[in-house]
Amino acid sequence: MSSSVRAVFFSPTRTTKTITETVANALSAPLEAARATVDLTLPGQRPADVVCEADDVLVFGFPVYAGRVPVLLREQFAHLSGQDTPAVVVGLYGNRDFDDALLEAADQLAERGFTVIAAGAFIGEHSLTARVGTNRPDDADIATAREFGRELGARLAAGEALAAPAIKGNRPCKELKPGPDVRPLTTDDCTSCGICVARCPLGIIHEDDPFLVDAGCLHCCACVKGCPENAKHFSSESTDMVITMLETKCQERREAELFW
Ligand SMILES: Cc1cc2nc3c(=O)[nH]c(=O)nc-3n(C[C@H](O)[C@H](O)[C@H](O)COP(=O)(O)O)c2cc1C
Repeated sequence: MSSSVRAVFFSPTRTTKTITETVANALSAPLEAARATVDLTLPGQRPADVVCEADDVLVFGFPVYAGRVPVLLREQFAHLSGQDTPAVVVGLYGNRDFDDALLEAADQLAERGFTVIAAGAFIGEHSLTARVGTNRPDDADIATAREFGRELGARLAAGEALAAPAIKGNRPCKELKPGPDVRPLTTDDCTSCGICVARCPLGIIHEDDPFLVDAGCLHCCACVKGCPENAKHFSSESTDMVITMLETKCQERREAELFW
């Protein structure tokens, strides 16, 4: 029996949270294991270290950014450690592609002492445009995630030796060039309610003046989607180009891909 199934995730607009917790909950049932959650999204909530024991199971969830693990999260791998702890990788992507992200996360977890037993690429509404992957994950995605977790839990409970999955992706991962310094813009509809300040994973929106945003923005859209007045948005040559590409080329519904 596992002592604990631990969902550890980064999820600015919460689609990753939904799927990661669904997988972890379903996985814990056949194991009759306790459930624990570590949400790495907000700076004030990130624990110094997440130490997993051999009889834990880690479900690690992240959004795919530019076909990779988000830069901010890559730094977090150093704070994770396992002892041959079984791990499941869960990547959420916005109906374009997940490219090398799942494999990258699996390799990083292996380096930190985890034995990756499975990986799943799921679809979430694209953070940059609600016209792509609209309202996903939906009921069908949740059912797939639940079945994925339940089956993994059943295999672990039966003591099956789980072979290393052949996860799609390239080694080395596709190279990322640093993008332009684009920050969210704020309209006069802003009431300075502070929601965007509280939701920013980098803590770069000024509390005393939410129009001011420091450098380093991930474009995660937690501020855009969380604003009750729709006062935050992105508008730049680069983001407009990406949004047009997504809305014209990424409309066809993609389905979850599971590797196990
Ligand atoms: C900066 C950035 C880059 C992204 N890159 C990709 C990508 O390469 N492929 C894709 O399909 N979706 C991409 N997305 C969409 C997210 O992966 C997707 O919206 C995800 O569901 C967000 O997870 P969250 O709700 O947990 O924040 C990107 C989103 C952002 C903000």
